[in-house]
Amino acid sequence: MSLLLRTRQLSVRFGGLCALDGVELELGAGEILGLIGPNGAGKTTLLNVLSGFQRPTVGEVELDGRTITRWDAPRRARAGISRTFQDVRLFEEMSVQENCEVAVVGCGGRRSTARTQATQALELLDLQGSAHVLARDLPYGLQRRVGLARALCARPRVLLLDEPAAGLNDDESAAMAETVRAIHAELGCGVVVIEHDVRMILGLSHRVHVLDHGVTLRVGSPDEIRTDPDVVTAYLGEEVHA
Ligand SMILES: Nc1ncnc2c1ncn2[C@@H]1O[C@H](COP(=O)(O)OP(=O)(O)OP(=O)(O)O)[C@@H](O)[C@H]1O
Repeated sequence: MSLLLRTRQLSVRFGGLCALDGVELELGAGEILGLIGPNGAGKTTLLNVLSGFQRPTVGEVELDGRTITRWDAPRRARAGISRTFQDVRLFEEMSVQENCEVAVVGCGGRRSTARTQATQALELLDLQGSAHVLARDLPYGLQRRVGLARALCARPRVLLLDEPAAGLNDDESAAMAETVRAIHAELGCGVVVIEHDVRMILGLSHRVHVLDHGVTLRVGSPDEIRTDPDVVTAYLGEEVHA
């Protein structure tokens, strides 16, 4: 497995609070990496550092072996790192299509390219029928799909997903897992996905990275993670069966 993205001894402090402490995350090319842990473990902070929304206090981020720690978010997006947000953050007064085109233009793409890539992303997520609907008029489940479509428009090499199934019901969560699989198959990108739905994340991921209180508790295959005594104690509560 060739390494696509990695962190070295990453720490983030907010005043006296250590949100991340010496975290070494590795994402292989074409890998789906699950990122799990209890509330406040540092998962979103880590995604923020990877996407350039948060500067680390200490440590480095590397893409293809190149240090990108000081690159801002737009530069990382141009280099192929795309993300979604836990709270979606669409432009509510824009149509679904426009929300997607903005992502490409914002990365320096031409309008014609933006139109083509937005249309393709909407097709991939089965959202063509909603292309001209204003984002604010969509039900919540579809808004989450648009957030994902927007992240795909720039054809990322690294896709960072912050709780894509948050607030979805069981059927919608299962559909979201299928969608992430389909995106991965289509684009072949590396994916880091934060998710509290343990069954979903263990079924979806090739490997799982477990954070607890800002430190790495364990990294392993889904089978190793679901039965690991420390992970069960800190997070799962009980062994999770496939
Ligand atoms: N901008 C900030 N300023 C101060 N403290 C912060 C900031 N962002 C996060 N924190 C704190 O850092 C810790 C890690 O937060 P983070 O949101 O990364 O956890 P998380 O694992 O994503 O949690 P959750 O599962 O609840 O989303 C928490 O104690 C949080 O309150």
